Amino acid sequence: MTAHAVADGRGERPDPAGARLLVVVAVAAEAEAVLRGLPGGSAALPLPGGTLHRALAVPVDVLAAGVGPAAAAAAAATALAAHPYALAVSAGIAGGFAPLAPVGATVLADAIVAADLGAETPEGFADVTELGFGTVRHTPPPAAVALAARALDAVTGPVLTVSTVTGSAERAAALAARHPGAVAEAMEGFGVAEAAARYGVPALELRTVSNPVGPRDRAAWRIGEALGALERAFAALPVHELASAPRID
Ligand SMILES: O=C(O)c1cccc(C(=O)CC[C@H]2O[C@@H](n3cnc4c(=O)[nH]cnc43)[C@H](O)[C@@H]2O)c1
Repeated sequence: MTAHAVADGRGERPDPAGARLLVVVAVAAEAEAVLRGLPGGSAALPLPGGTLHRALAVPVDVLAAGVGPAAAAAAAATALAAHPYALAVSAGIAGGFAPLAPVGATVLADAIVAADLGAETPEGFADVTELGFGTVRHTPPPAAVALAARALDAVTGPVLTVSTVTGSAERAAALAARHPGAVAEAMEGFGVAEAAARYGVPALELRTVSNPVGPRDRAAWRIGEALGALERAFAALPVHELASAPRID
């Protein structure tokens, strides 16, 4: 199959340039949950260092990138270099900030924030923008967030990208104080958004909550529940509208 074509059982038909969603997850179990939520099966397309799963009935490609912002950015960039996309979506399970996002909740980022990219100073944490570098925030298209949040009955708010999973009440409180309204933390969103920005592609982050952000308690994880919610979220996501009207603000 050529890079920009879709098999539909009658041979190949052109894939309108850019009119697809790139969904970047961390691990295979998340990719499988997303694909279970989409109709029509998928075809595997090789990418450098990975495999893109192209849904056959809807305009969605799914890529398992690995854990963390660097893996997410690198993998997203390989897909964005190889295929045209209308929208990139960082998706998967996450920690939820209580009481806004309990276990099982679906959250959509209205800001994708690198929460631990910076330096410790005598006055406390300073993010890289305060040090004079780069950015720590990407803003998803508000109309796309609103459209998806309505369809999914999702909680919206900042979703934090961290390289170290929060494991204490103190750290959870510090993050919540620094990022008022934060609904979740995960480890890939900022990486996907950084890669997408370089290709002029807007980004969303869609997460389902597997655990509370706070003291480490593996017994409290509800990964199966969060993967089920992820599957239902992709079954309900208005992918055609999001793919064909990406700049709907
Ligand atoms: O060992 C632990 O205590 C621990 C706690 C939370 C998450 C992990 C992971 O290794 C999962 C990383 C994976 O899942 C996403 N995720 C899920 N929950 C969280 C969280 O509370 N904070 C950050 N990331 C989370 C993340 O996006 C990764 O893909 C281990």
